[in-house]
Amino acid sequence: MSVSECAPQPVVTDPRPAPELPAGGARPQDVVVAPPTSGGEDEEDGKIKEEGELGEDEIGDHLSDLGTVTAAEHVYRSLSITQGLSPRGKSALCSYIYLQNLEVPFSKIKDLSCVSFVPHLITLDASHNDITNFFGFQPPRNLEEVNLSHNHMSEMKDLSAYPSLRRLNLDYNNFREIRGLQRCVSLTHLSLAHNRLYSTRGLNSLPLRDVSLKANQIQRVENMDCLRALQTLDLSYNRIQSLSGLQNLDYLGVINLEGNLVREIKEACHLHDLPLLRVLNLQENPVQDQPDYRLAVTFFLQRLTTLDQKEVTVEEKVSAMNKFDPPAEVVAAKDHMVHLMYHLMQPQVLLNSTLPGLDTPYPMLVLTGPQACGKRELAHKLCQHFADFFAYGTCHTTRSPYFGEVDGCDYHFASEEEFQRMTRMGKFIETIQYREHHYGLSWDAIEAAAQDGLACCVHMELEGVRSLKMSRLEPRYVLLVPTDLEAYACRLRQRGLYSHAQVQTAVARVALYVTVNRRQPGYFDNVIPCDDLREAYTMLSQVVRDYLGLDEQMAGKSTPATSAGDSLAAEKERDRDNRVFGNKVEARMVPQTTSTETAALQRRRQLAREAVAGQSAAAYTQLFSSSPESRPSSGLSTLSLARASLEDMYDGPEPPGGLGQDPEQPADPTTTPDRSQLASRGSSSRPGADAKPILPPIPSGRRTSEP
Ligand SMILES: Nc1ncnc2c1ncn2[C@@H]1O[C@H](COP(=O)(O)OP(=O)(O)OP(=O)(O)O)[C@@H](O)[C@H]1O
Repeated sequence: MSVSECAPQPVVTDPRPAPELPAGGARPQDVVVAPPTSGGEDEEDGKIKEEGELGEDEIGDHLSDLGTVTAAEHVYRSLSITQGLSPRGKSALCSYIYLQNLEVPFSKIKDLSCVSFVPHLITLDASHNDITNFFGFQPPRNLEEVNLSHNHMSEMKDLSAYPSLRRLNLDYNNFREIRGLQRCVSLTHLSLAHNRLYSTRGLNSLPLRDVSLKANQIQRVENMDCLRALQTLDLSYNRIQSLSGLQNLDYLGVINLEGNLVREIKEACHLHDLPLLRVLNLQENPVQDQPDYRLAVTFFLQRLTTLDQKEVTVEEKVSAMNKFDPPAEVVAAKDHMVHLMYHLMQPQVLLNSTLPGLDTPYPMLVLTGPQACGKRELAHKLCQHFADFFAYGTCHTTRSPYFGEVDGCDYHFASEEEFQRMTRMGKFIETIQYREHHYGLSWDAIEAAAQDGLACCVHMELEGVRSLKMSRLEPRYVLLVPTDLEAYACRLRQRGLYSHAQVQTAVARVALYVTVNRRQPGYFDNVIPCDDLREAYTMLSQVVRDYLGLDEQMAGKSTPATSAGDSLAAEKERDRDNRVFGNKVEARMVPQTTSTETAALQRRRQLAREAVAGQSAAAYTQLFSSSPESRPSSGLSTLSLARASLEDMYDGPEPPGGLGQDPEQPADPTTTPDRSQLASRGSSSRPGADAKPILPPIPSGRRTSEP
């Protein structure tokens, strides 16, 4: 006998409205029919009642115990039967027409036709039964929550008659397709875990917030784009390889993809733009074997708070950032660390560029600016015109020479292997990777100049400057910056060496220099616009003359000091200036050294003292004897031509006025002091010379080849 057959017919047609809640807002009482304490055999309807099954009597008795009159009249809203239900028990159930919550799990029910007689049902739990017929009952008009998990259903049918359905649990059935949900306009929670689904199709534009399709056979995410309200998605234990298809689910906060076949870290990019994604689980996916998997995912998905069920820590976020998109300072620090480490691993020798005096670091001039802004030409020209002071520091590069470039003059052109070998040998003081090539300034390049008693002049990109600033060297940095971007782009194009993209990159990098200059006043000692290279050189040579104090020297020669007091005051001023600079170097070195390093440094200093005792100052040491106005951090002396254009364009530093001599003229003997002058400056008029008997260790002789 079927359940519907044993149902009391009058109850089905009962026209009475659903009873209201008891007055005073009291909760309707729930009835829980507990399993009998001991099983027994009882004949019912010609059948033997199985152990643990509840029959009509038990339910009726229970309700009588609670004082109800008849089943049809009482106001109980919930009935929970957690034990097997006999056919009689089912028919008794049908008489509770006002039942709103029905729980009949583990009741061995094969079909749910009995539910047709409880038209006011709101929640139904018929899990763990033997149901094969999908929603085989007349639709209660307010049915909101249904749990039909752990049954034997295999085909979903049209549920348009259940517009109030909010939660549907169909786990552990045999469904192969998602169907019939199109009209479930209230469905927010759907679970179809542990079925045989092979596709995510069929969800269309439902207002779903929480979907579980765990443990199916899904291979790709399809047709989920329109689930705009989706917040939690469980696709674990499927066969998904790509995360494509999830990229538009703007409200998605939790995704479980454990136990799938995701192999590539780049798949995480599909989730990159999900603004609310906080929790992702990719455990048991091949992608976990990728190097730096966790850091890479953390980097791609920076909003994650939990990855693979582990909290993403702040440290991980910082490491991920430093690894995959390090801030410029971190890149520079790493570069410096690498070269310092390799350098220290080599036998230590006393370098000519080491500690020329206790107060004075080895002098260098660095021209920096975007690619092809003219800094290389200017550096060469400067070294030609100020040959008594500067030598061009030739860098290494792995790029091949352009037409007309000379190996050893423009660059040392090296193979990638050679460059790497030099790095491991501790040969470089800084390196950068610019586009696909490496560039590096070697200690040897600096030493070559220092050995000739000259200051080293190099050109480099901003990244090189950052790294160099971490070294013990304290160069002067001159920024050469194009102010007319159109003209700059045109110049780049005319060279015929760069692709369109490279030109654009170079032009875009101008802003980088400008920003650094604006945000970090004093980062560059001077700023010179380089739209016109002739003008730029005029300014640059004036800057250098200021550094060297050449104008002062000339003035001093032609008009003797007004009084001994004046010259003494000027001398003291320069001396103080010099010491401040020296202290800066010291201050920088001290906190970075360990006790072992300090001891080694002291030994080297002692060696330096012994090695250089009695030698005279090199001409270039005057790079640091300039007047206070041209000091780097104090003055930022840019010439007047620079002022208008840079200020207008970039809000740059304030340039002072005055231009130097014509740069096109060969070095003027009246402006370039001869060696005797310089030697006398070095020994007697050099700032601090009277206070410190120890002279810089660089040999005083400059290159023998006079121009
Ligand atoms: N050791 C170095 N460290 C940092 N930057 C460097 C170094 N050597 C060269 N550079 C810079 O790398 C950039 C690319 O140099 P490259 O010579 O290939 O380009 P370019 O088109 O000839 O430009 P430029 O005329 O400015 O040298 C230039 O801006 C150059 O100044």
